[in-house]
Amino acid sequence: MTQTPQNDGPDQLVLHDLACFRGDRPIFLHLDGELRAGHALVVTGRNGSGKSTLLRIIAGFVRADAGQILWNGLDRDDHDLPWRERLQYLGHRDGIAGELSAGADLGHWAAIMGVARAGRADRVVAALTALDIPHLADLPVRVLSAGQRRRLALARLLLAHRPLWVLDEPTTALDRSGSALVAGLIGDHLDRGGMVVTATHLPLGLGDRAIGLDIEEAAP
Ligand SMILES: Nc1ncnc2c1ncn2[C@@H]1O[C@H](COP(=O)(O)OP(=O)(O)OP(=O)(O)O)[C@@H](O)[C@H]1O
Repeated sequence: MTQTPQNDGPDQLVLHDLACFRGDRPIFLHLDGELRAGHALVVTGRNGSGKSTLLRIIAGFVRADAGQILWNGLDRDDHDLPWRERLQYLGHRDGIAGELSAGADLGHWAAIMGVARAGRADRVVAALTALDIPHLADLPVRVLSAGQRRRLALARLLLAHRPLWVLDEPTTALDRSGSALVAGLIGDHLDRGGMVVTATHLPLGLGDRAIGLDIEEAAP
């Protein structure tokens, strides 16, 4: 199989008849959804309804017990690497290493994402600036506040273009301006033809580019 999730047409993500169990307990059953380039799938539901689990399934950290996730027709489970290379996941744990400076932390992520060494420093500065935290570049991340850490984690999204962003409660710990920044980043990403799957109850101001998915409709 030589095909990858990258194709010449617009991206399309399909969730088909997904089910997830924890132990013997079903979390959701018969869950369907569809997302096209330039749109965001906004997953809502009460605490414990399975939003994070769904996002982790899409990102590839958990396997669904039934059903399929297709990106341009290619099954998530059968094409893990090309999927991972084309998505960015931001979860509750920020994956930020304590002794590094904020700039070095981002540089490390840029290397992981395959940004050429020559361009890394500029990307890091641009990403920190976009999140309004350039002044934190030389501080060790262990001294950052919760909101500053969140901004630093979000800055990763801008290091390299990846068409699919999977964002679990991206505005957690952010103040009002930080939340507005996230909404702006998501809007810009969609403008570039990107896709976003996010669990958030915060209005993102995306208008008809936001597709709601109430996960409780798939409750057992
Ligand atoms: N590793 C696990 N083992 C067993 N149960 C789990 C595991 N991970 C999650 N669960 C359970 O699955 C259910 C869904 O959890 P999940 O974190 O996906 O919900 P959520 O909708 O994101 O919740 P919240 O709004 O509180 O963040 C919960 O009942 C949770 O306890």
